[in-house]
Amino acid sequence: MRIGHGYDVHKFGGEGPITIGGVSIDYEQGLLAHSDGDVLIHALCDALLGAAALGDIGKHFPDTDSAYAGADSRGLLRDVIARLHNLGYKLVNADMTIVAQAPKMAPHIATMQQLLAEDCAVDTDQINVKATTTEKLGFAGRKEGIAAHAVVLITK
Ligand SMILES: Nc1ccn([C@@H]2O[C@H](COP(=O)(O)O)[C@@H](O)[C@H]2O)c(=O)n1
Ligand SMILES: C[C@@]1(CO)OP(=O)(O)OP(=O)(O)OC[C@H]1O
Repeated sequence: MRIGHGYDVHKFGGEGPITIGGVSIDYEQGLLAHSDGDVLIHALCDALLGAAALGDIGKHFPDTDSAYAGADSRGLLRDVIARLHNLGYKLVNADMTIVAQAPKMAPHIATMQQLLAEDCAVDTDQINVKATTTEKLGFAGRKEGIAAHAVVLITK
């Protein structure tokens, strides 16, 4: 059994909606990024790659490569899962936290879990997504951006 941790941040800017965990959520601003800015999936990819000692998301999908401009992060996640499967690893479980003062994530959590389970080729009870504000403290609290944390276990 191996553990992995991922953390990512994207800054608000431009026009909404935002995409988090594969779900499009109406918001007054978008998230600035080379890809679709799905901060939750990026943290999950980093946790999976870390668990398998495969580096990080930027190593595999560089933000200098136009192939990933506007990329659907679900495609990146499926690619990461395929790399792990090729090494004989499978996901045991993933636990994630979205740090955002706004928008409200709760109505979208179940859909995120379904989509992420589908992309990771696991059951929905192997995927948990949570959300928290920071009680208006820090960059997330000032609604300057969104952060996400992910922890995974993988096994052969
Ligand atoms: N962007 C967010 C942040 C939080 N939630 C939900 O609200 C609950 C309370 O958040 P606190 O930061 O006050 O602890 C939290 O447990 C989440 O369920 C949310 O939906 N969207
Ligand atoms: C996802 C990638 C794709 O080019 O770009 P960004 O959308 O900027 O996201 P980041 O979290 O900085 O990760 C780096 C890249 O892999």
